[in-house]
Amino acid sequence: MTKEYKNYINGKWVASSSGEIFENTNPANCNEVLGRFQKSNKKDVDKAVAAAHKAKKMWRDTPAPKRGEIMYKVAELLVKNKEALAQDMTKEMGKVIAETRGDVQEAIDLTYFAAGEGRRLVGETVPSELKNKFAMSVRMPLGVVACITPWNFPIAIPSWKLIPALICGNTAVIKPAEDTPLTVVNFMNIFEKAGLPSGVVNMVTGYGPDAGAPLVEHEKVDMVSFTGSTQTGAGIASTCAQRMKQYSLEMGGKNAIIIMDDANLDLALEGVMFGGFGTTGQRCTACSRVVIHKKVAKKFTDMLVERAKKLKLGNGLDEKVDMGPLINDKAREKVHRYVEIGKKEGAKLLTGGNYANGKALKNGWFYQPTVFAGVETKMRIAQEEIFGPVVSVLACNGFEEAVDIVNDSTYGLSSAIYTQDVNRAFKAIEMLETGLTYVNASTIGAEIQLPFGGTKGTGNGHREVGIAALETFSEWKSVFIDYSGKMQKAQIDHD
Ligand SMILES: NC(=O)C1=CN([C@@H]2O[C@H](COP(=O)(O)OP(=O)(O)OC[C@H]3O[C@@H](n4cnc5c(N)ncnc54)[C@H](OP(=O)(O)O)[C@@H]3O)[C@@H](O)[C@H]2O)C=CC1
Ligand SMILES: O=C(O)CCC(=O)C(=O)O
Repeated sequence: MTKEYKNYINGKWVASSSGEIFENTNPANCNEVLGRFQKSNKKDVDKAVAAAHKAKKMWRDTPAPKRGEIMYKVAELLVKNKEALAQDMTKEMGKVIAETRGDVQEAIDLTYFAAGEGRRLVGETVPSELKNKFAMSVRMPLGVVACITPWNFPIAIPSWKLIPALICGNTAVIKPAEDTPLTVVNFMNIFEKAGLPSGVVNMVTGYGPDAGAPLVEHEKVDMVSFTGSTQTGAGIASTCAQRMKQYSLEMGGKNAIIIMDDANLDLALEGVMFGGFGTTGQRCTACSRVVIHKKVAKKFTDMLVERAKKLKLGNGLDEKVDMGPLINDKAREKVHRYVEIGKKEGAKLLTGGNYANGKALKNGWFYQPTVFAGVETKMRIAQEEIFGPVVSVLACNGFEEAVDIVNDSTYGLSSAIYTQDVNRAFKAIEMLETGLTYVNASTIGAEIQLPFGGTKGTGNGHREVGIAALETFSEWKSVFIDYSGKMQKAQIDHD
């Protein structure tokens, strides 16, 4: 009998009032059911938000270093359970075990990093313009934070939201993606074992419109932190704007690697393979465009096609597998639709371009690693996010043109340049309109001690992780303390 998992509300595991469940299957073998989860609705959301609201004062009054101590325990439990968490994640999400270990490691790194902020949460002290008066700023929590998360980083992204939010003194309700609830259930178990007080973190599983939308709309939710598609993010932005809630959005990308004619092509090839086919191309930072100097375009494209053909597809639990399946059938259909669009637009399909149906793959959502050449910047495959293992090669005449091609996008998440010319590398850092830029490294693989997020249609200006996350999950209070014992008037007594 497949195990049933409950919602986590006010420190208790409870069934949804809908009485309905949904199943979670392994994308490498869709006959394998991993668990049965609560199909939550507005009533469950109301209970979860009520619990978070009730815990707000207690948690805000808990000294931040103490909040940090609990987060250190969370980090230790993540370390202790790393392998089990990674195995469950590969089963429910499909990416290869080395990458799911990396996903857990990112949560560990972030949790240690943010736990330390419990002893800092640095504000400013500045001189007052008046005598015997003290002026400073302090960070205040926002209140109840709603976290809506995607399936591609099932624990890293929830940790990026929950841990900084909690360190800042907020309480939270998370609605994980319907494709990866098990990993977030596992995360809740860790919070419980770490001794986080009841109500500080709550989880409702279920579908976006049934559970996500009422959470975003809830009047007692003060801030929404969302990662996912641009379409869903735009809807959340408009709901929050109408209700005067704060919100942070991390959405899509159409990331590119520039390869100049002086680049180390072997190194660049590793970068494109990792960025284009790592996580089966399902990272918002995935490299889906290669913008390459025409002098080396043919040579590099041949190298890329040869390597792409050699990738071993399969169940990500097998350490020898290079690339797992796509997340679900809809995702595979979407990727294939884009391949057909690319062909119709006149791009040259060099390898892949179809479902991967070998014997060991027939029950999973596998897609062949795909490379297009002759791609032009106006083509839809060069503009729209495919979120699959499809790399488009665009040839250019030089550096300036390469930068223009990369910037010709409504998104602005990640970019990279391979070159031996340090001056050109610095110029690229300046000119590329993305939140992240890599030099002689791929578009993926961000580190949590620096801000993560994008420009243009990728986000709304907020950043996750690093110290920047504190800006997202707190607000400033400016404090003036007058110890002169007399009435002093700022501005007026200035002279
Ligand atoms: N910039 C970044 O940092 C990142 C961006 N992404 C982007 O995420 C996308 C892939 O993730 P995907 O999960 O498909 O994105 P979706 O936008 O479909 O889903 C994201 C989350 O939103 C929920 N949701 C769906 N509809 C609503 C709604 N009406 N109200 C509230 N919540 C809702 C989903 O629930 P349900 O699962 O039930 O649909 C899920 O939990 C890609 O476009 C990718 O680029 C991914 C990772 C990082
Ligand atoms: O590649 C990275 O560094 C992080 C990627 C990420 O968060 C994502 O793609 O969703």
